[in-house]
Amino acid sequence: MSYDELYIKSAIRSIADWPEAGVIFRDVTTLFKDPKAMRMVCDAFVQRYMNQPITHIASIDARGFILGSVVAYQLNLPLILIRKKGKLPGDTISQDYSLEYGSAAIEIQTDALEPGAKVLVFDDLIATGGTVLAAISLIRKLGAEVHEVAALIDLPDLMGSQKIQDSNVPVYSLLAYEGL
Ligand SMILES: O=P(O)(O)OC[C@H]1O[C@H](OP(=O)(O)OP(=O)(O)O)[C@H](O)[C@@H]1O
Ligand SMILES: Nc1ncnc2[nH]cnc12
Repeated sequence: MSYDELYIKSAIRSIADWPEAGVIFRDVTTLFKDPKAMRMVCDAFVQRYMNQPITHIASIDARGFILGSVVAYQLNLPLILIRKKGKLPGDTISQDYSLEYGSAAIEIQTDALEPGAKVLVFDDLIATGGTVLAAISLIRKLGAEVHEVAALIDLPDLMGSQKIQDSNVPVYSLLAYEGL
């Protein structure tokens, strides 16, 4: 099934100089408020992944949770949460990273995945790729394999999707914004 790229883009608001000067923030809250756009996006991902050998969906805190959970539900797959530091109870491993506007650390529970799991990583947006690369590192440390990274938006000029592909992980995004 195809999706209407222009319609989806029209549902995403762009805000200049937020959260800091020079960043054009791609605000998906307006997409989440638009059921037609949200359905188009989720259906496109479900269509792509319905017959692929994926065992788990790993979604990234916080915007990645929203799309990842819908797709996991539709595909009847287990949902794994990769969270900002200090939010997950029990045994965790942690990875520091930097992103387009700062630095942070994310964590995964050590019992979230078994060796051999084939994981689809889900986030809303790839900019520098720092966040997704940190998630890939955590998943690999647990002995699992990253099947692909899925994102609604890619900002290719920031080279994140290229860096992810250079680490031998395919990337699939529905939209790209040229420039920042
Ligand atoms: O490719 P990068 O340069 O790493 O940037 C992309 C990340 O930045 C945003 O998350 P943010 O940390 O702002 O968190 P949020 O989802 O909680 O808003 C976005 O949701 C991605 O996870
Ligand atoms: N330009 C941007 N818009 C929204 N989320 C982002 N995360 C990193 N860069 C971003």
